[in-house]
Amino acid sequence: MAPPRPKLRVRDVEIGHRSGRKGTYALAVDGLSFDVAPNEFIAVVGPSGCGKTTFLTAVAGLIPISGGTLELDDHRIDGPGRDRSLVFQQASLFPWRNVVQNIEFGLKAHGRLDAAGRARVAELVELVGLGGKGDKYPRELSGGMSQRVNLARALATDPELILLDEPFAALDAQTREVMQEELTRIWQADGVKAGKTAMFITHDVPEAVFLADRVLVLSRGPAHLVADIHVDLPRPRTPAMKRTPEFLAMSDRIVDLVMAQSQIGKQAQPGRRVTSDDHAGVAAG
Ligand SMILES: Nc1ncnc2c1ncn2[C@@H]1O[C@H](COP(=O)(O)OP(=O)(O)OP(=O)(O)O)[C@@H](O)[C@H]1O
Repeated sequence: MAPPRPKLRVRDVEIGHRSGRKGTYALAVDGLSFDVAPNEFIAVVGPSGCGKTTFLTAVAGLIPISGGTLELDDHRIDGPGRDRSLVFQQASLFPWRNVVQNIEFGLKAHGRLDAAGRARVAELVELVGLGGKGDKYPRELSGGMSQRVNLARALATDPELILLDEPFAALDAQTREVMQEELTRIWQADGVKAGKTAMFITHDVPEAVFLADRVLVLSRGPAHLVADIHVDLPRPRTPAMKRTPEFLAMSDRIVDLVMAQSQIGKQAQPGRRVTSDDHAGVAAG
């Protein structure tokens, strides 16, 4: 049987930035290749400054790629689109809109705030655990609550691909743990059911393992793929799994890979390249 058509196809992608007064061009991503299957939850980790956000921003269509192929559902990504939603570290809610109005915003902007749209928003308010708080304003919400609104807003427009850039990084450790569990619950209740696909950037390796179906490890910048690790933990994921030997071994292994990439800078060695087919290269377990 033919493999399913990838949701996202990334082939030899190259992305650069110009900076400084002379507009010096430097590559942030160079030769990045992998596929994401429909319905997969992918986590992306790598050394600080390796190019993770640059790549996510290009998938969002906010910056162009300078080489390779970036396709969503077989269509070249050449700008932002309704088929993608972004969730950033800061919730960036409209302070003058309440919870419901913030979640409605995307639907309203797309002219889709009809009875079905309102019902969907009401469903999401409950799903993200904000039942009874729909009329609260952002100033009345904690950081965790604000990120719940942000997640609901990203889900409301039913995008094909949800892009999350360290959405829990600004939260305290305890709230972060709660939000990781909440995201798996929300994902299982909503994202998986609706066949959505997610790409989640994080510095926190246990967070990546807990949430994802696959963890991609990027090299130090300019980023390419060094490992593509299948997370063979059953769903639903539970906090108790974080204490299992399998979970700890996989987290340690990924931390070692990221650390090795961080060290490479100091030793001036290139990272080993793998292709998206090299799943077995660093298989789980
Ligand atoms: N707008 C920009 N203009 C110029 N250079 C940029 C720009 N954005 C990022 N860079 C550079 O591109 C490289 C990759 O940055 P990027 O933010 O994508 O990395 P990252 O892996 O997300 O970092 P971190 O892990 O610290 O969040 C860095 O060298 C950074 O300085």
